[in-house]
Amino acid sequence: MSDLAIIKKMLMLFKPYKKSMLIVFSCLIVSTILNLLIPLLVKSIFDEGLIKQNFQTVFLCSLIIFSITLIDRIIDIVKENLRSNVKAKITNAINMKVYHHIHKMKIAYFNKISSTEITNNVRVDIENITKIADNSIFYAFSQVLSIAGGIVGLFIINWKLAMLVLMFIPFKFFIVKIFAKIRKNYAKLFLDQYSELSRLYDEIINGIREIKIFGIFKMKKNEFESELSKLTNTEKKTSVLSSWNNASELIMMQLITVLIYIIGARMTFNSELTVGSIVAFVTYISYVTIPISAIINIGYLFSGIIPSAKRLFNFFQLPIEECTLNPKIENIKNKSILFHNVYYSHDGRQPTLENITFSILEGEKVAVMGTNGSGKTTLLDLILRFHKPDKGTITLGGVDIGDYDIDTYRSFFALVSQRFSLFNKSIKENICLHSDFSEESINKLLEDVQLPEFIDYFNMKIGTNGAELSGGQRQKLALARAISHDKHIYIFDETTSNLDVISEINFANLINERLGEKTIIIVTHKPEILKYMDKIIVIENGEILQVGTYKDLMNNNKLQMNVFSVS
Ligand SMILES: Nc1ncnc2c1ncn2[C@@H]1O[C@H](COP(=O)(O)OP(=O)(O)OP(=O)(O)O)[C@@H](O)[C@H]1O
Repeated sequence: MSDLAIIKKMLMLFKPYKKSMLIVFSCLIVSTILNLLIPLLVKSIFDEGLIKQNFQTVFLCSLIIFSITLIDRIIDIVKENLRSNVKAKITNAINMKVYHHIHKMKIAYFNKISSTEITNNVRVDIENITKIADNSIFYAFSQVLSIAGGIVGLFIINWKLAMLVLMFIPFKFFIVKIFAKIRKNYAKLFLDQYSELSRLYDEIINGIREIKIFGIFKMKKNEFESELSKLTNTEKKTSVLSSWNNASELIMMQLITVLIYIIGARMTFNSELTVGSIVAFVTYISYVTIPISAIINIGYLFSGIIPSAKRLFNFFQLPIEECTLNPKIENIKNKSILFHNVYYSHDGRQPTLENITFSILEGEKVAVMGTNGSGKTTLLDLILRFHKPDKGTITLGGVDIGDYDIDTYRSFFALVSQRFSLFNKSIKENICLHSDFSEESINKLLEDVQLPEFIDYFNMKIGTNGAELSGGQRQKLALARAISHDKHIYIFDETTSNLDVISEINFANLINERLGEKTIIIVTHKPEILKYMDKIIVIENGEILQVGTYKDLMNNNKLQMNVFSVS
């Protein structure tokens, strides 16, 4: 996307707030017009009042200047109120767009990038993009009138001096152009370095136990320090660059003022100019040069915003899940699942799953087993439409699963994944998930999953991702959540790894009792659970090795060696 296209896209963010923007600009224009009168009044104070000793003129002009200032400030408050309102609305709108996009994005993206990295990148980008609703940008655009008025004022007073002032524009333009180019590179560098630091932060926080136990604090500290110093160095360079930009502007303006005083003095001595004219001229200079600087500086300002905008707009382009809306197949009766010659590859090169064909009938209890990395979770992710087959078909009730509206399709399932999440809410809220369950049913459920210790405390908050619970308690809570919801198909991916043997047997009984009629797909190697299964699918290196009952598998010596020995 070109810089111009990005700027256009950013300006489109203002579209819903056209009316407010119009009022903001009107306020700025009125304020500019009022302020244009001040130098003329100052000129009168000097030439008509002070020099001619006319007190009435001094008093009247001073009063008008004060009134203008008063009105100007009131207009400014009204304008600021509206402008900050527009900025807040744009910020909210972008945040909500990010939220919706995250909800729709493909799960593969979240496997590649840490949550801290996503959060920080998005936060920085939104903060930068919304700078386009900052006062400085509005001010610059509204100052065209001030420039025009100022230039007219300068030419009325003296055209030769006016020409001298206007010579500053091309110099300023070229200097800013150079600085803006450098700034854009720094901004890009900053975003990359900030992203890397966020990733490292995430890694350090999540790996704090390993860092402590394996004594790698010093190495990690060095890694962190090195990334941090790269970032602070870029920040330092950016801020020095801004100082250079400001300094060049101030020096140029001061140079013009000094030249005006020197040349103006000569002209005054030759009676070509009055003292009041010089004072008014110097005031008009700021009316012209400050806004021109502000407009030219927009290029500098945008050079810091564009890299963020580019990254955020690219983020919005990241692929989303396909969500076919086909209401006709909402209430399909038979919910059997059929895989037919399914192929899938995570990286597009090496196949993760090959030639997968099997069926899971409605109400069947099916276990999926196989060595680590054989493709069990990928298979479940294909069923849940977190991935799409590269080849072959997966049907539910005879309909290709891709033909269902995605939300309707997923509403058929309950899931406890290998890396399940709990919310920092109460035990009750984690189970109900916005559904309304009676206290009695929650108590019974907690008893059933052997969490009786929480019966009187189900309003207790459990910390981020259940940090205040033990590993087994977390798993039991995730299981309780899944089985308490009335769904057609229940998927459990290695969800008993933290359970003790008694809890494991209890889980096997529980799914039989509570989910007797339901379809269950469970990844496990536990014989206590496998015994209860109608069918066991064994996967090896992405291919189906065998489909059979527990008995069949027990009679297969090769399987005994390869699969059961790993459990
Ligand atoms: N997001 C991913 N990107 C690239 N490759 C992946 C991704 N997820 C899994 N894989 C690869 O796909 C293969 C199958 O992984 P999968 O998680 O499905 O195996 P699994 O049988 O569930 O393993 P485990 O028993 O260890 O949980 C592995 O070789 C793994 O490295």
